[in-house]
Amino acid sequence: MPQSEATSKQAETTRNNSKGGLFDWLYTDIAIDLGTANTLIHSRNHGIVLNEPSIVALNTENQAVAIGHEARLMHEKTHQKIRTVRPLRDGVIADFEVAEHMIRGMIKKVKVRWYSSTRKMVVCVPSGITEVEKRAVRDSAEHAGAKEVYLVDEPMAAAIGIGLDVHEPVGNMIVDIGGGTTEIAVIALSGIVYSQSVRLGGDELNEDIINYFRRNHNLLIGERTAEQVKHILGSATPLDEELELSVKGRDLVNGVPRTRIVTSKDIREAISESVNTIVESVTKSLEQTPPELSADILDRGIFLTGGGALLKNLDKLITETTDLPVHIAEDPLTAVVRGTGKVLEDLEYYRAILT
Ligand SMILES: Nc1ncnc2c1ncn2[C@@H]1O[C@H](COP(=O)(O)OP(=O)(O)OP(=O)(O)O)[C@@H](O)[C@H]1O
Repeated sequence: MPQSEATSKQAETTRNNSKGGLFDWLYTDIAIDLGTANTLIHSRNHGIVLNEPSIVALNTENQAVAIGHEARLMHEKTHQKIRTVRPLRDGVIADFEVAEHMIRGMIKKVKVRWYSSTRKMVVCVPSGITEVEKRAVRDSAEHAGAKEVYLVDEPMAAAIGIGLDVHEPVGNMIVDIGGGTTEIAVIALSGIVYSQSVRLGGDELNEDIINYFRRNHNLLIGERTAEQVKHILGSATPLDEELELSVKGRDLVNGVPRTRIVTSKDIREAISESVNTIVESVTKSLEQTPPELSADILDRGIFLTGGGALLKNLDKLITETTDLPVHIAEDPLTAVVRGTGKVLEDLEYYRAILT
């Protein structure tokens, strides 16, 4: 057998060994996209097994009474004995204790057998976070029961998730727009050549919408309503057919419930400053990209992932501004966890990209 073939066979064996073992049934190996807005879990050999909002409802003794979807239903509707908390802010853990409750609770939901324990956990983190913030993620994962914790940069996970070969000597630009952060990265040869993490994402657009109603309609609306308005009316450039929606909230003058009609044009104006900041960050990143990689990006275009990629016409606005083709990933909300899951399934193959 030629030596190169023998080496590749050996590599394949190592990879297969890292994929499974005799006592695997005792363990649940998982990959987590611990996001500001949503947490997703991929379980080894089972794919995505959980996709829930990153929210926890706590009682007065700080015990978790609901996690994820159930807690989201309670959000902004609680009484004195229950409070809802979003433990992540701007892509990083802001409330360590609650984050731990959340991770534990979510792992419990996806456990196949009551006696199985978590062995390996791959967690993705924003590329711009500090060592202290990374430590917090690692500690939370360990306290939640993981024996081995591996971290992956979010844009790298997104690139793997959408099927790009991150090992090849070709530049790819990923723009991952989440709830709390926008991650822009140029990836080549298993590494991040350039990255920028802007602490601005979909949550900021919701804030813009809440402020718009307060200022222009004297109407107080909640986070969930703002999110709904963004999904239905939000856009980055004019729509072929502009839309309108009646929105319910509380009148700030006399305190009674009221309905107001708003259009997609109103909402576009309300979120334009934040949307432009995201687009400016993309152009700034292009300016910082080494020329040979710029040439690759010109050929291949920019890849958009994360829930923010679903904002209507955002791809169009980025194309108009940069003159580059822009591709929205298939199912952008799951791209990061799909990539993190691929890393978990083949840790040897992806060892070079672990942070
Ligand atoms: N159709 C849509 N239009 C506009 N925004 C959307 C749409 N669907 C989801 N979003 C936004 O996507 C964001 C959530 O995306 P995602 O789940 O990728 O973020 P995350 O991973 O939780 O956040 P981060 O990466 O910042 O930690 C939310 O702000 C949500 O409002």
